Amino acid sequence: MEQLSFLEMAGQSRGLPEELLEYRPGLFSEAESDQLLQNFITEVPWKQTIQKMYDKEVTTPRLTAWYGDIGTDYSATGTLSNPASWTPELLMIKNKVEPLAGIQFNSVLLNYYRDGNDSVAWHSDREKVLGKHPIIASVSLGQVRSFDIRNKANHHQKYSVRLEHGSFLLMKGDLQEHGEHRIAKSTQTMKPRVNLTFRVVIPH
Ligand SMILES: O=C(O)CCC(=O)C(=O)O
Ligand SMILES: [Fe+2]
Repeated sequence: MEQLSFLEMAGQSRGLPEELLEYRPGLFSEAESDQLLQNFITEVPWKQTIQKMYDKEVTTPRLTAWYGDIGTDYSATGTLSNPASWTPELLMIKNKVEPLAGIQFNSVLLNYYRDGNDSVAWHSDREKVLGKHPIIASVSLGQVRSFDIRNKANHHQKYSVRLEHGSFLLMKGDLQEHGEHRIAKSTQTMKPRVNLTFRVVIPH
């Protein structure tokens, strides 16, 4: 049934499948968003990590950082470790997105796309520690980038959402099970962008 809903929605509508994605521009004002962006760019201890892709080791084409409750960082392969502690800015954003998501988050992954060369490849956020149908709240600051979504089983069923400065996007339902998403590289000049994805990490 759930898989059908993805297929049906994708086939019928050129808009966003509401069961899977909710987009809300202007969650933060322009001034507030500018301030948050500057704060994160300068204050966050950004790292560039090495990822295993098939047999190759590749450097992640963006910078990342984890914050949250004890034991909720699952970026190190196989184990949950301790992320950095919540900052006042992150707690303020967390408090604002939780009522919209209808749940409380215990972790946030920050991504820093420095320019058009930075990206995240097609993937779904389906780690075991996120549970079967994770609810992920995404806040975007800075450069508008195109967030592409496609059906894993049929790559022609594809959507794009422009994630604006200060916007909110909720990913839910079976999106991670049957869909995948990316931020593609761009040959156009791109200013910096910071994205925050709030997650619920369930320790096993
Ligand atoms: O930058 C974005 O908007 C998406 C990031 C993402 O997909 C992720 O962190 O899993
Ligand atoms: Fe993702």
